[in-house]
Amino acid sequence: MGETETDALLAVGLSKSFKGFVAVDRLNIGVHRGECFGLLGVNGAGKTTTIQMLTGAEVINSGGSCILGYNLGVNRRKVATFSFTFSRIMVLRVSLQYLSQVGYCPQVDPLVNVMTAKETLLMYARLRGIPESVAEQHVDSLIDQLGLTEYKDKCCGTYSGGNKRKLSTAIAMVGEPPLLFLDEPTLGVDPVSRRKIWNALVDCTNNGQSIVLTSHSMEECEYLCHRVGIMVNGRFRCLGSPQYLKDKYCQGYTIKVKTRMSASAEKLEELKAFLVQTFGGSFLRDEYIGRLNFLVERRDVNWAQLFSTVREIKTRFEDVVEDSLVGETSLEDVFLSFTSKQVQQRP
Ligand SMILES: Nc1ncnc2c1ncn2[C@@H]1O[C@H](COP(=O)(O)OP(=O)(O)OP(=O)(O)O)[C@@H](O)[C@H]1O
Repeated sequence: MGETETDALLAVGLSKSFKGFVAVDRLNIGVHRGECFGLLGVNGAGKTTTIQMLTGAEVINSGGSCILGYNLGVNRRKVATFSFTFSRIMVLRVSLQYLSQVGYCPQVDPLVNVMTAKETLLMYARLRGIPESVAEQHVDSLIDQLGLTEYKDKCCGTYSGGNKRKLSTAIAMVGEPPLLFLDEPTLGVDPVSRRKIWNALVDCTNNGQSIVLTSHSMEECEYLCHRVGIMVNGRFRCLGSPQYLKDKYCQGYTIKVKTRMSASAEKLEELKAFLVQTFGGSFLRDEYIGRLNFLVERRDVNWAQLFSTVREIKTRFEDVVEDSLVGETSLEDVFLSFTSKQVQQRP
């Protein structure tokens, strides 16, 4: 959990229901200063609702949180103190109370289509009280860091989805706030630009800023997050560093087999039985069109044994196996093993 004095964020028993449907269920989170904390979970697990409660964009039903010394408690009104309705689709609520302290990149881009990136960021710099003498230099540096130089003087209504996400992330970073909430900041961003954003976010945490991030990219979480919590039906099912979770919940290896379309059902069953028997403690984790995904949950198996088995299945089951791959278990394996427990609760 955490300490109010040392943590940027401490939330206890945070809960939210929508017409009897429990979206977030007694969640406890502590985020240290300089830490990037990842909120993971399948669609509908409750990540955005959690962030919305923490930013004050959504009312908390029970529980409470202390964010940089500010208290958000039960049934508190939305802390939004003014709102913009510049475009038809976007209503951006910003809390004056947190304006200079918290950066927020919501899931829907909070952009005004007729403003350029530079105008947008300068507007936020002014709202956050950055002196005019340094605002322009600060904004230019963010534009450069996030790879928006080419587009900085173009209206953001003309941007691609990925560039809009970059600008939304840059908005959250204006003024180097001590705490950033980023709801899927790299959704739709290309791999090269994504790395630019990651580097900018690593700079933030090195600078002592804390980040609460949601993402569906396990690679992103492994790269950025010091700790992650996997949410299922509004609750954390596990919480720890990516390495800790891999060691604790998914130790071992994966064998991925691509099968031939012509493979008979009988031969497929034979192959599955062969792998399970070869590595006692292995099981078929999932199977989908032409793909078998085995988990070998054993510490005593070494790479040589794995490669030799993979070679053997290629010759022994030539008419079944098209290709195969061995690897270490990943954060994705941990994620899949927990999120398979997500159930639809809605009546
Ligand atoms: N305003 C609302 N009214 C009714 N139900 C809502 C509302 N906001 C969220 N929900 C429901 O709460 C649950 C959690 O939604 P939330 O958006 O927090 O999930 P998420 O984990 O962020 O999903 P995603 O990965 O798709 O962004 C969902 O079942 C959603 O339908």
